[in-house]
Amino acid sequence: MCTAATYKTKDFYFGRTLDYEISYGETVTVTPRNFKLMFRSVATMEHHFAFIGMAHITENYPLYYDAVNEKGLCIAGLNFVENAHYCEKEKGKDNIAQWEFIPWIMGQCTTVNEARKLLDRINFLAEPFSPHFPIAQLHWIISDKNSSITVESVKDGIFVYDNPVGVLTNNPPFPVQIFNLNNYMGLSIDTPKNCFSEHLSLNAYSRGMGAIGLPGDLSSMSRFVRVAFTKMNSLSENDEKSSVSQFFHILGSVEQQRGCCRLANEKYEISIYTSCCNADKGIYYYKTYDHHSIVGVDMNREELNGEALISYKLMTDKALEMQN
Ligand SMILES: C[C@H](CCC(=O)NCCS(=O)(=O)O)[C@H]1CC[C@H]2[C@@H]3[C@H](O)C[C@@H]4C[C@H](O)CC[C@]4(C)[C@H]3C[C@H](O)[C@]12C
Repeated sequence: MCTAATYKTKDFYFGRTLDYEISYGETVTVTPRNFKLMFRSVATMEHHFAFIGMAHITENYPLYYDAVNEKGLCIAGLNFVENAHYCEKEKGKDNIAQWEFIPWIMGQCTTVNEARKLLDRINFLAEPFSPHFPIAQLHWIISDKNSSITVESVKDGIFVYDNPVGVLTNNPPFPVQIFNLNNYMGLSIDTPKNCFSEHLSLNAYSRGMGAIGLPGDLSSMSRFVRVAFTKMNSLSENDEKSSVSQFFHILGSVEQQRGCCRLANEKYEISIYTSCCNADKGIYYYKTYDHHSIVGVDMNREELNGEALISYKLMTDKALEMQN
């Protein structure tokens, strides 16, 4: 399971949890402006916007999971298993493989609206990067500081949905997730009043009772509701440290602890990493499962006119800070 969310204070923030049972060996990766971005069926981008994100690098190609570019446009790919559908090559379309999609958007779009225009002529190709990799079945959230969209390529075609919540999880398709929020409109951050019956004297005996009914499990639909409620009601100071701290608390509401989601072969799904990008400043912050302090990589401290990928291995040590 995975969850992505946006958050706005003085700056715009975007991030995700990467929940899975194995790691592909991802690194925080900066693709500078002059790195040759090759595509299988469309022309190479010799020069493009720089971007930073999480990627698995193989054969000197960045296979991105999520990213933000120097214009503040953000994107994340999340599992959409058994619903995602990719196609054969089609004439007159931009034929883009699923693993090319993030560089394709990051390299040339400055806003969600520009991404929408490219999406009008895209065809997602069912082509693996190489025989060593499966074709990931994903859907995507694309966001800038003003809006978000969700992109789903399914059997019936490509659907681009407005995403007014700024949240994405996994199955089912996005319209169902959004509709499901109707079921929770009675939830509140305030102490509830007795609407049950005027003939009963009911007592708000605990704080937090306004949100009783907020689903607490790890399923994708439940995480969607929980992170939406947390994000929509989130409050923090405007400064960087407060905003980033609050952002990690938002995604903390849907974090996966080892042991709670068992898969086949005694494997467990966990939140391998959680990220938070300051999209205005090009800073990629992250935590890993055992490394709880926040680590940042600032794209603007790198040579963005370079030609080679820059990558930072994730910090994973189990650090404890002693006070005495
Ligand atoms: C597994 C990741 C998604 C996590 C997620 O959504 N979990 C939910 C599980 S579930 O649905 O609820 O069961 C996805 C997100 C991005 C994916 C990676 C990126 O797409 C980049 C390449 C693409 C290649 O085709 C496969 C390897 C890969 C390196 C992908 C591996 C894996 O599929 C990743 C890491």
